[in-house]
Amino acid sequence: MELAGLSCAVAIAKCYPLASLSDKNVLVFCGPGNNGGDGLVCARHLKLFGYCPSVYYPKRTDKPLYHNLTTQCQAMQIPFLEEPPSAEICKNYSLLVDALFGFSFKPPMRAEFVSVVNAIQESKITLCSVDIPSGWDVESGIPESGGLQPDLLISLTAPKKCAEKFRGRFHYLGGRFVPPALEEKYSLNLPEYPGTELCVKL
Ligand SMILES: NC(=O)C1=CN([C@@H]2O[C@H](COP(=O)(O)OP(=O)(O)OC[C@H]3O[C@@H](n4cnc5c(N)ncnc54)[C@H](OP(=O)(O)O)[C@@H]3O)[C@@H](O)[C@H]2O)[C@@H](O)CC1
Repeated sequence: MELAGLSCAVAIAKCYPLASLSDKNVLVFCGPGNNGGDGLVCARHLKLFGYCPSVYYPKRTDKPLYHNLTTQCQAMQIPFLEEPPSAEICKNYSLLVDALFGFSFKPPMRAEFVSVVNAIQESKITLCSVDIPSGWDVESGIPESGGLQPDLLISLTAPKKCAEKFRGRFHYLGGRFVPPALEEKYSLNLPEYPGTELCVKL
């Protein structure tokens, strides 16, 4: 999770350098599973890179790992939003990071998250999605009713089938931790990471 979240922060910093943004404010939406955990790690590293992240983490997971990730963000003085951000509130940020759901999401989206995703969509603020745009099916991709359309997708470990439907500007692969034997076993055919890079542009 640490390397996955860090690679997301690195990809974001490559695509949206601080100097290119009107302000440093980034809002990270974190879901209840590991995708949300990646978001918490990403927020912490964005802060270390000089961005001003805030986190919206409405459904917190009661496990030590997630408590620790939350505590680490709080220790970095990253604010946590208490109320669901409306589209208007989202407009106070230069970038939104969608770490709500990843490959274990099963459509359709439950009611408690529908307004959150709608606010992201309505705000039209540049969106970065971690592993899978939230609401997309891991295999078939974007729902027929429409869905989030990130500008940056950071696939983790390996791009999932749904990434074929990605139409944004930047697609990165992160999560440089696959043992070569596993890569071979599943014919993952991953691209070469140059030097010590944590993510690679696809
Ligand atoms: N090799 C790896 O494993 C790696 C994994 N990595 C990361 O982990 C991510 C996968 O994490 P994950 O498996 O924890 O699940 P995730 O997608 O975060 O969501 C689960 C949560 O969503 C909920 N939920 C489901 N459907 C829902 C709905 N319709 N509406 C509302 N809620 C719904 C579900 O609730 P439940 O059904 O359990 O009640 C549960 O709480 C992966 O994409 C990548 O980011 C990387 O770090 C690299 C290595």
